[in-house]
Amino acid sequence: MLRRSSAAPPTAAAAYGGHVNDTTVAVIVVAAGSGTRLGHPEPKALVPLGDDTVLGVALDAVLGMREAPFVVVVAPTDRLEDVRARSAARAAAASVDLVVVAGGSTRQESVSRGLAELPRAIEVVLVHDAARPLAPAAVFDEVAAAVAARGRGIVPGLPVVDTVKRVDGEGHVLETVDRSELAAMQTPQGFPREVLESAYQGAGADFTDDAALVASAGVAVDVVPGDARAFKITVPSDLHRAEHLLAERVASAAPDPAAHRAHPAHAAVPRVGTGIDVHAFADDGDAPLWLAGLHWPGSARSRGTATATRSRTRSATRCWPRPVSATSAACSAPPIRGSRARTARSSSPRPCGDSRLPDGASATCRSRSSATGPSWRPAAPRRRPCWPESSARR
Ligand SMILES: Nc1ccn([C@@H]2O[C@H](COP(=O)(O)OP(=O)(O)OP(=O)(O)O)[C@@H](O)[C@H]2O)c(=O)n1
Ligand SMILES: C[C@](O)(CO)[C@H](O)COP(=O)(O)O
Repeated sequence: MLRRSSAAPPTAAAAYGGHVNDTTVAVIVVAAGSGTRLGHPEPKALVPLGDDTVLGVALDAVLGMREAPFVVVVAPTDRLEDVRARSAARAAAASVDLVVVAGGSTRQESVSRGLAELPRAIEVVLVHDAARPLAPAAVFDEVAAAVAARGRGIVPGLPVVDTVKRVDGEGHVLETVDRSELAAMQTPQGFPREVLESAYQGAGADFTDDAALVASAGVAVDVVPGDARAFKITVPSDLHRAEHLLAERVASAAPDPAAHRAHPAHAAVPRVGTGIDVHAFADDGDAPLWLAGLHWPGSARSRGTATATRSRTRSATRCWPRPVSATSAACSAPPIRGSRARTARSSSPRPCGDSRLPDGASATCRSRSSATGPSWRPAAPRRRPCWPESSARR
């Protein structure tokens, strides 16, 4: 990685109260587009995504880079203060210098405005679409490292998987294109700073990506493997896909008790617990005993019908969450050792919906045993899963 050797001069960053970190890498996040094809009332970057916005999720990846970069967010002109307010705390928490500037009427113009904000010390510039919020931080790291190592433009790309045809304005197929030489371009696209700046200064046309603009200046650009998650949110189905992937990512992330309290719907954490269901014995000693859905030969029936006992056991047995580990748990059947001696132990069960479960979640034990299953040996309690209701509903 290229490193800066002297202190950075004052730049626009200072205008936002920031300080320039000892970094030579900048990421320009272009977020000033309106998202016409998405058709949402908000500009695309400010459209909600998960508990955040499209831009917020994109920034999380940038702020997750191995080396903290200098960040320029290019925002819709009429939402500058909003974007500044949303980004400031996030950047401060990551100890990253971040500035927000107004975009232009084309993507190219927006990138150009972002370039104007770079501190002198920056040597490698990555340009990223906010509209690709799920591009992993690792892609940013790889692109930045490749630019520094090769000293040329680096673009992440994916092979084209469909057959591609050239079609005329009337819908007539003209030819099938050899896709072995085609790749779909993503962002972040990275360049040595002087290459990108001089290409932008000399740009004679409008290009859809920075690689095309740089190539038009006669500078070579290399492709590195892209990432399917770096797809661009363009139309509504892309947004649904992003929502789905983000929810999966949140659900599979390492459990964080604080996060689970904040987002109980995502708290798919099995719990360990012990359930106790206490019944008095019936007076008619000849009736068979069914308890916990199991037949107890030689024991007298408990008060209430067998069905009632089974259904209570299945649907209402409370369990004690005993979180031996945050990720695995089961609810064991009650060790009613004294039941055969007709002494039912009493206890004060603590329901699962206590402070150790996510807010709003309570738990029930669901028996996987059948009512006609083998007699249960009290000495070897069966283990049954115990699910927080919020996750069982998902
Ligand atoms: N004047 C513009 C146009 C686009 N972009 C940004 O460039 C990226 C790629 O653009 P695209 O997905 O095409 O976004 P929009 O122009 O917003 O979409 P549309 O063409 O559907 O209006 C987006 O992150 C977008 O915010 C920008 O900063 N300034
Ligand atoms: C830069 C880009 O994301 C690369 O694929 C793309 O060219 C910009 O989006 P557009 O929708 O093609 O304008």
